[in-house]
Amino acid sequence: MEKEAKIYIAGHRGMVGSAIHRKLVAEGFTNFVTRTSDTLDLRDQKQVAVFFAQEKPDYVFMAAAKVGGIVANNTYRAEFLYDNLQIQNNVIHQSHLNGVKKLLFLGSSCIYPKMAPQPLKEDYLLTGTLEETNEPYAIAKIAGIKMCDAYRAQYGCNYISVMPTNLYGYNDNYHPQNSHVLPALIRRFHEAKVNGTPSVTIWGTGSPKREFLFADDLAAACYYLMENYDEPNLINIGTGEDLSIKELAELIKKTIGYEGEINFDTSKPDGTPRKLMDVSKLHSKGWKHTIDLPEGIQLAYQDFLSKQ
Ligand SMILES: NC(=O)C1=CN([C@@H]2O[C@H](COP(=O)(O)OP(=O)(O)OC[C@H]3O[C@@H](n4cnc5c(N)ncnc54)[C@H](OP(=O)(O)O)[C@@H]3O)[C@@H](O)[C@H]2O)C=CC1
Ligand SMILES: C[C@H]1O[C@H](OP(=O)(O)OP(=O)(O)OC[C@H]2O[C@@H](n3cnc4c(=O)[nH]c(N)nc43)[C@H](O)[C@@H]2O)[C@@H](O)[C@@H](O)C1=O
Repeated sequence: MEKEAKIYIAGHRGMVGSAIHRKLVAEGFTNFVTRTSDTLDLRDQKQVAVFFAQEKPDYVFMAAAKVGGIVANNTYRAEFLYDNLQIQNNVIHQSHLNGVKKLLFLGSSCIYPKMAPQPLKEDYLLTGTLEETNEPYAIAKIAGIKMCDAYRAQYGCNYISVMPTNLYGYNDNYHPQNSHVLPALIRRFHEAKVNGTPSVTIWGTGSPKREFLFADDLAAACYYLMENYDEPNLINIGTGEDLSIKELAELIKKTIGYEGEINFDTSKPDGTPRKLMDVSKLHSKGWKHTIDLPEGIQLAYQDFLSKQ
């Protein structure tokens, strides 16, 4: 990307969008176009058409989406399907009509079959049944991958699809019910410490395994791939290392300095038993993460504290 190029970061206020913005500023880019959802609802075809015709961005990072943890995905099933299909259809199609040079689409590790072999290789896409709790979101994300590939095949568009593992970082969502596990547990252990609560309850059995990547590492990978990768299909972005939810809870408990007990609420869903990314393709392209989980949790906790 040319340093003076006009770059549209859709979802620039979110955790990933703000990390991509920080990375691009650090790399010397200055010409950004941004909109909040209040001023541009990306679900609205007409609004998106007017925006692209007026702004004519050169490059697009698609970090706008309806996002949430396992319970949010399972509760707001219609919104996760409708909002995400609308947002990506509008942004991808208008990027094509308005001559965007390159677009990066963000999918998710939940696009892989629930019982796929581990680690998850890119070619396991569409080889089995999806996890029920996030099927609507996963179906939308799979449609986004296929849309990028179809526009590449028919129109020659240079649109790439990246599949991040579970993310956390600055500007995360700490909603008690709708967030992902890592921010949810930072908040719950912190509040239990402050209030002197004797125990903290974790959803599910604690046995599912998850992989976590700090959002600034994800942003660095997205920038690297925008500069160095022009292929169809998908590419995983992760660390290639995972741990159980129980182990994650112990790590967050230690970081926060909480000394009570941990209980498990098995009435809540576990979701996919494991989704460890195979990151050999990413490594072969020349990118590897730099922030490990204990350091990342410290950084995220400091960010959480700074906003209390
Ligand atoms: N968080 C995670 O663990 C993972 C995230 N991803 C993907 O990364 C991307 C970014 O996620 P993340 O940063 O965590 O999510 P956030 O919820 O932090 O940010 C999402 C952004 O999307 C924007 N947005 C949502 N709906 C609309 C709309 N109708 N019109 C315009 N903008 C809208 C919001 O804008 P505003 O602030 O203006 O309202 C918000 O800034 C998504 O594609 C997500 O699927 C993939 C894997 C894991
Ligand atoms: C990124 C990814 O995020 C979602 O999938 P998920 O990986 O299952 O995400 P999660 O972070 O919500 O949960 C991970 C695990 O953790 C357990 N868990 C314990 N206690 C809490 C808790 O308090 N909150 C949450 N949310 N989970 C908890 C929870 O029961 C589960 O076993 C997708 O819907 C989809 O959106 C997607 O792509």
